[in-house]
Amino acid sequence: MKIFTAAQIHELDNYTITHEPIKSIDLMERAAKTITRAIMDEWTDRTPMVIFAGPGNNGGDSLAVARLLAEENYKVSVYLFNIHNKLSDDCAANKQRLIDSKRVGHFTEVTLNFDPPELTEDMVVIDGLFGSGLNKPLIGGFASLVKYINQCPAKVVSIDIPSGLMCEDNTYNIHSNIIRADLTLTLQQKKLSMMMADCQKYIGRLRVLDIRLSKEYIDKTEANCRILEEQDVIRLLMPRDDFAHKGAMGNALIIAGSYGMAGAAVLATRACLRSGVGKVTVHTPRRNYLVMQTAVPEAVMQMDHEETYFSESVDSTDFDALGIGPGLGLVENTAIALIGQIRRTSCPIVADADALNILANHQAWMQQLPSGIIMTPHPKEFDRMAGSTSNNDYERLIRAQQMAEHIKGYIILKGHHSALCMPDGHIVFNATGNSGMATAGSGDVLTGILTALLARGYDKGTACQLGMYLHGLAGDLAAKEVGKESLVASDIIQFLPKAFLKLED
Ligand SMILES: NC(=O)C1=CN([C@@H]2O[C@H](COP(=O)(O)OP(=O)(O)OC[C@H]3O[C@@H](n4cnc5c(N)ncnc54)[C@H](OP(=O)(O)O)[C@@H]3O)[C@@H](O)[C@H]2O)[C@H](O)CC1
Ligand SMILES: [K+]
Repeated sequence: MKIFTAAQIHELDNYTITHEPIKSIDLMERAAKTITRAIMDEWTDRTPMVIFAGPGNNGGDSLAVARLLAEENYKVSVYLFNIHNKLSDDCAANKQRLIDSKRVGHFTEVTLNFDPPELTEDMVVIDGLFGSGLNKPLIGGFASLVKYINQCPAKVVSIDIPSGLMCEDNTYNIHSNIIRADLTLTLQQKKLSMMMADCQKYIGRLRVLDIRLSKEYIDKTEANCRILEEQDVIRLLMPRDDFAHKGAMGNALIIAGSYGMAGAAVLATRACLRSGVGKVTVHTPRRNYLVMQTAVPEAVMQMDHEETYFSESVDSTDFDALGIGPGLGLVENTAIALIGQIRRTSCPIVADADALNILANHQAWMQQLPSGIIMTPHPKEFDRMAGSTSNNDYERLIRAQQMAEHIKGYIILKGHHSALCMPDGHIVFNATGNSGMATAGSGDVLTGILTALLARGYDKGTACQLGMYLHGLAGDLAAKEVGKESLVASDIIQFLPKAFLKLED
């Protein structure tokens, strides 16, 4: 699913009107019918509905919804805010239709003072104040109204987007003046702010409603951001050759683990083995020998000269991909070995965890990374790499996008919806995964998966998309079995076969 900007959404709206063709008031009616059905799916006509409508088309949508609900015998009260005596054409038309229908129990047009109605637990508030046309933070009377709605015990449904929330950048927004919805019914496509973890508190549960906007426009219009869906991922899968032998299925090298962190190496290596690769070699400090040999008998052991840490770069010419970083530790010898390793490696590299922390500690090295490197930071690791803390998730995402362009690499910013920032500036959000995966070792598993896919011969962009999707999917399948609370990183590995099977089916 493409994510369009507010400006593109506006264009899509106009394109649909001229090319379908459909009158804009009829398009609004179509949207309103879809929204009304979604509301009726959730609440019966015994639930009183209180509608707050703004002066634009978001308000127009909500006035039409009010009329349609009233026609379905819902008890409806409507407050239309027209403080500048200026309604959009379709909002004005829907105001008239609502009055003419005579079905709505209570209708107030607020032009000056507003005495708010009591909002009780049994009611549903429909927030149609502002949608994608919001162009500045809410202040004054609208801010007071938002605060009033936010503190009321009624359930809140936002049409298209919670009023006060911007579609993209909320850095300079006033966060107390944004509706906190229980349910958001967004039209046609998710907006970028809906992908940000720190905006989830405004959005509540999210449903995307298809209002049949122009497919032609959607298909032909380039979007900078998109959400990875199952059908995209299925298209990316390479079939396995029936005559495959291990030599042709990729040779992966994992450099991971320090004394006390052998587990990270175990997880990355086991995940790598479970992701279709022919052969995995793990390079790890001597003292990990027994642990590794016992935990992952399928892997080839390559022992470092040192007992407890990675000390010297190794020849990687025979390998098809390198995964480096999980549990590596931060001692200075390891840092020097890491940079040597990155320099002498010509196959694709996945750098994670301590590899990223080391790079963050040596900012000059950040400028010398080979193009095409894949880095998989969580937000804190990314902030360290970027050299400063981001104020919010949007700002962090834009920095990651800029960094990926600058270093010509791939950055998977891990989180609620992991975001893959590509060297060409595009961003791909992952839709799989769950909060149970916020657990130690989960990242090591992703490193293993990515290394395997790269060794198998997937190009970097494909490996990143497929890898993050599979990782999240395995986590979702595991959560169904063991629950989010009890999920551990090994469960993700255990469910990787089922994740592959689900995509292959
Ligand atoms: N393409 C679709 O998906 C469809 C969307 N529909 C609905 O339309 C809205 C977008 O409608 P639009 O009229 O463009 O915008 P809004 O209703 O969100 O708001 C515009 C009015 O709000 C004023 N405004 C903006 N910011 C503020 C603010 N901070 N404080 C007060 N007033 C504000 C703005 O006034 P200006 O003077 O600044 O222009 C406008 O009066 C979308 O969200 C959907 O709900 C269609 O119905 C179907 C297709
Ligand atoms: K809204």
